[in-house]
Amino acid sequence: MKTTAPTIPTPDDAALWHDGHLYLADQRILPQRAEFLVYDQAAAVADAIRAMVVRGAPAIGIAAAYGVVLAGRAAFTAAGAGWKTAITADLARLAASRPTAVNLFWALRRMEALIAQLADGDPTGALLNEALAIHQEDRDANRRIGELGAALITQPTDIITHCNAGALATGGYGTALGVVRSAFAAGKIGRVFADETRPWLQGARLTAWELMHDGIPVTLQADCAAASLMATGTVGWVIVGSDRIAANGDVANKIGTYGLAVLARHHGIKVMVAAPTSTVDMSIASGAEIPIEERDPAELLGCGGQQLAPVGCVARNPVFDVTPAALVDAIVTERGVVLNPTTEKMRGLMG
Ligand SMILES: CSC[C@@H](O)[C@@H](O)C(=O)COP(=O)(O)O
Repeated sequence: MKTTAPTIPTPDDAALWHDGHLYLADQRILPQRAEFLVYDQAAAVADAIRAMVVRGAPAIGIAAAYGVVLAGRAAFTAAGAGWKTAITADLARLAASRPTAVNLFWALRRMEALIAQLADGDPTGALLNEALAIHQEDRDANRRIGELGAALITQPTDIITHCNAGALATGGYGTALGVVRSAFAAGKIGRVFADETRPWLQGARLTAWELMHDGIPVTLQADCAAASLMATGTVGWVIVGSDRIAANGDVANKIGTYGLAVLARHHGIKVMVAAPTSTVDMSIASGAEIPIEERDPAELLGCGGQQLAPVGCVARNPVFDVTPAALVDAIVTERGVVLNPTTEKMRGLMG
């Protein structure tokens, strides 16, 4: 459903709760148009996550948490004291929306833990308080990640980022772009090179928009231009977010991150992964266990609704890859920094 939004979305408004409804900035049409879509049903929120109206691991989790609020309200309206049974189909729909970002399942588990504690009365208020807390905690985590990540950058440098790990992808401020924002404020960033991030173009459309909004110098480049830029020697760090970090420090992130990390190692450039601890999945030993989403090949075969490849061309469209921990110099979370990650160090971080 499309509606008049409470305000025009800014980068910090990927998701917001207003007047009993969930508003999502439609990331499929940014930056050409900044519009909210409004949601009052959990099934529609699940569809929005799948269709990438909202995307980015923490933002997906936050949207799902608000989706549970909508589900609880509808279940209580329909079934009264039987709402805990009535809500289960919506919980399953939300969980099935996208497979890779563990923040989705983390947020749903947190909402389900609350549901288990609630009595039979109207759950809407309690569920909303929990969703708002998840949202606010993510904003706070990103500020801390920004400070800790910026402190790792010892001298002014250019950086490369991939995909969009900014305010739009989170509760606000961003993870990788949170580090960029904090480091830029401290005078440590010369220029941000944003990979366009084929095929969905998160870098071209979203990262460029966010950084230009903040007045941070950004240059867009084709994904395949990263190697030649690295060879010039001006880039000190690759800074990215993550969708899931395994117990050994292997990192799933947007397709192309692995290649960037290989290139960075060749050129003596450091790789920083900025992510909240809600992205860490200690239940899996390594990145080999991370489910990698494959999306519709149509995303690759054309652009902007126009077919580019020959009709009938076969294409593969895995949208994430796994960077081995050995290629990661630092994982930056709100709880602290893990340098050269190993299982032991990740256990030390997560407790
Ligand atoms: C802070 S967001 C980190 C990741 O979720 C981000 O880098 C990414 O890969 C997003 O993928 P997307 O497919 O756009 O949801």
